[in-house]
Amino acid sequence: MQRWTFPAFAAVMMLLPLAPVPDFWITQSIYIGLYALVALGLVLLTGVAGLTSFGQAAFVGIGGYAAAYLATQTGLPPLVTLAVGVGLAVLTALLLGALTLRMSGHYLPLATIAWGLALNYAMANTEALGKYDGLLGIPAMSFFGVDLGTGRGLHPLVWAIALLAALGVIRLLDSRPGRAIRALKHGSTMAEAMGISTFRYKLTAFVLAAVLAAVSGWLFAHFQRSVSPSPFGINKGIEYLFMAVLGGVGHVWGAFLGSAIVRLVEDELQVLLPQLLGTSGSFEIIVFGIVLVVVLKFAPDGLWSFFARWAPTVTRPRDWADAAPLPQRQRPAAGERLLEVDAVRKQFGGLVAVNDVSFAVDAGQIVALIGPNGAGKSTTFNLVTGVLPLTAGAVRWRGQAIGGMPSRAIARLGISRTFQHVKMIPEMTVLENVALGGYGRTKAGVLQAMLRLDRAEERRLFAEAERQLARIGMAAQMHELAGNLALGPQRLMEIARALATDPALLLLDEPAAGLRHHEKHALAEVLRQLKAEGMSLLLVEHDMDFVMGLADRVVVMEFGTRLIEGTPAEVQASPEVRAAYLGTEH
Ligand SMILES: Nc1ncnc2c1ncn2[C@@H]1O[C@H](COP(=O)(O)OP(=O)(O)OP(=O)(O)O)[C@@H](O)[C@H]1O
Repeated sequence: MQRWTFPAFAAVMMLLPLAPVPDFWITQSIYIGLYALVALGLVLLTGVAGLTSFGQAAFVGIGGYAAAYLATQTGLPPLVTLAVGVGLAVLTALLLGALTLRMSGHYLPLATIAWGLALNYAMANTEALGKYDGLLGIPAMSFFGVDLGTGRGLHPLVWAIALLAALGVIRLLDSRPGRAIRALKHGSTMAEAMGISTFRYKLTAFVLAAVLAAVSGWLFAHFQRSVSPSPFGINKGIEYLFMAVLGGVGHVWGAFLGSAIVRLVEDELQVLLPQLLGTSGSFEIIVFGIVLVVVLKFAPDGLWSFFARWAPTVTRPRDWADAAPLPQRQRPAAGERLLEVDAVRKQFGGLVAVNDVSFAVDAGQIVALIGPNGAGKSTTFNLVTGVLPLTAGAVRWRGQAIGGMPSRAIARLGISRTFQHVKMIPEMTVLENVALGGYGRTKAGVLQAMLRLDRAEERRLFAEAERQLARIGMAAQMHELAGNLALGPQRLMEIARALATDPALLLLDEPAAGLRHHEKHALAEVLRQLKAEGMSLLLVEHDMDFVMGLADRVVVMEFGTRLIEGTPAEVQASPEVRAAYLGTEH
């Protein structure tokens, strides 16, 4: 968005109550702001992190009831009731998140329905909260003598909070923790291999969404001056999700657009439809149902995507030229035994994919793992990097047993990898994808990102990402979207990302697959250069010429077992290997 768009919009929303706008529209605008706060949480949680929640209305209820109960029963000031409401929402989100966020597929949305119903039921049946009647008589807020008891008084506060929240989310998404959250939607394997705790960031997104909902509830209670259970029920939870999806669940401004459309159209329909049909009822729900199906079919990215086309975008300025380098790990001494794979075994049910395989990698060596399709090479990679648990055997890294450690912990020890099937975030730029690799070498958290206190570190991180891209000859493509790259450059990008972790051992799964002849040459040169710098490499590769010209040692696998290990010359001379590759008897 252009520099002036946001401040101009913010100024209009702050000053709107001073304009001769009818009260009705001020009220509508307040509701849009309140809804947008909740929908914004869903953009982060559902659109960005890929976690669907139908239960956000319950968090709105927690904020609303905390404000109502404390204000009416104890007379505590609004800022204290806000702190309590948000605190309760955080605790509830942590508890529910810990219980449900490890669920995958449709279990998570089902769980959100379950706890959404349960929390709402609890609100409606608690004596102290007035049961179904709720709580009345919440005193009006006033700050520094300004009366916020009227719609016109409250409007600037609602919109200031909503717009600050939007700004916070925008900043978050363009930061170290934000990129980790953006990676969640694409599965956990790659993110974990970059040292990211995916569960922690799922929980972070969940808690942030709950906080936004609770703040909306607090404002709602002070606007209505009363609370009752119905606006916090599962219907409303579905409606919030509907707003986010309609507006564009992947866009911050989609939350605002969706909220505005739902609020304004709902109101019109509530009047119009009963008149047209000659009978009373909530017919707008049917219309919304149809609209949602049509939008999902024809504009799955939501209606904001039509506006986003015209909204100006900013590419990140290259402001990191003189940034200090990130800290580097001490290189292992040449010849040090780095990786020891000791009789590792992996069984998938009855299939023994890796059968007591042993080999080692010393510092400064390039070791290649070759073998026909299905020989167990990728599975061996997954055992070394902690993606799969070992059935038996041991993996040692510089003498330390690492079998059973989570892959993010193994990554942080200095083992980094690429994947046979490229794993990336297609909607992020090449540079951002590579910056994910530097996650473990940087520290900025959510709050620092929202307050933009992370910029110095970000510059260092991006300088490192560009350096690694330049190393593999891809600096010119750094601002392209990763998803737009051809397969070859995507593979190279993965190597740059793995290098950005500052590894001591690099595991490359078929790095030359999909590369053109001259690209393979260039890649081999890069790998030789890395070796000359003291890097150790373990690679799976099908291209024999590529391997033989590069590797110090070759391990040949067949049907899950190690067939032979030796120098490229020894392996090439082996009749067993020829038999395995050519399919002749041996
Ligand atoms: N998650 C899994 N569940 C069940 N079987 C699996 C799983 N992953 C791999 N396998 C099986 O284990 C065997 C080894 O597979 P793996 O992918 O490790 O072989 P590979 O040598 O890397 O082959 P390719 O070069 O074709 O990738 C295959 O028979 C494969 O079908």
